Amino acid sequence: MVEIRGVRIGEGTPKICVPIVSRDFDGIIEASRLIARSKADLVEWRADLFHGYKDTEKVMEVLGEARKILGDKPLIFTLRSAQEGGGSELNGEQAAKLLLTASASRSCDIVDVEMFSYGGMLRTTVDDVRRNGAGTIGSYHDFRKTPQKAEIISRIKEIQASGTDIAKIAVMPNSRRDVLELLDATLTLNEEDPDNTIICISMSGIGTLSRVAGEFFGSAVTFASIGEVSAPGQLGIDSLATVQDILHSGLQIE
Ligand SMILES: O=C1C[C@@](O)(C(=O)O)C[C@@H](O)[C@@H]1O
Repeated sequence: MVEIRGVRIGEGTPKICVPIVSRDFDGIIEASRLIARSKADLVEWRADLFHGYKDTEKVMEVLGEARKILGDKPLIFTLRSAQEGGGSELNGEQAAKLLLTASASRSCDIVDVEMFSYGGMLRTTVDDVRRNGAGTIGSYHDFRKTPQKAEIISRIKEIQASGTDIAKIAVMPNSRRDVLELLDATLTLNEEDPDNTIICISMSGIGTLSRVAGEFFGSAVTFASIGEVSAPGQLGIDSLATVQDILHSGLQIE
């Protein structure tokens, strides 16, 4: 369990995180206002989708404004690389610098660190981000396929070994069995250690099950949209919350 601004991630129903995916300043402000009023537990700013992501000063200005609007909702700063399905074409050194600047700004609570891109070079930033006072999500994405269960487990363990607060994996299923593979890996990790704060996502339509049933298998956060999605398969926040609530009440049945 990881607690940020009173939100207990890894306890009870999975927390709902809504990403801000707008390209420009006005869109980001508008999205922040909508999310601030929503039932989102967490917010992710996908800075890589902002057209000014290469300009650190602009990025910090936007981050500061979003922070003010979001009040007490925990804010995740994400710079998703093109290699892992995002919009950032910065090199590893530039990406590390931006993550550190964001973490030092005190405007975000958590920084998403891609653990395997740029030859794993961002791993060395995890401690520096922590020293700057922010939490870390170590992440890995595969937009083409779902690795075998053993590989999913070893990737999550490798991320955890780097000392991140939360480990996340999002992969693409090419069959319904791939969805089961991801859920099976999630459950095994949860059984090994129920205190494992992990996020495991199977993307696209057939992966939707993984986005609503985290409480059954041990995934702590689920991503939902208000308007535009940031990855295939995300449900609207209201539908997601309704299904999660139904499944949660099912779990209470003796
Ligand atoms: O890593 C993730 C998970 C995600 O890719 C998803 O599938 O919901 C959405 C991204 O915005 C986020 O950074």
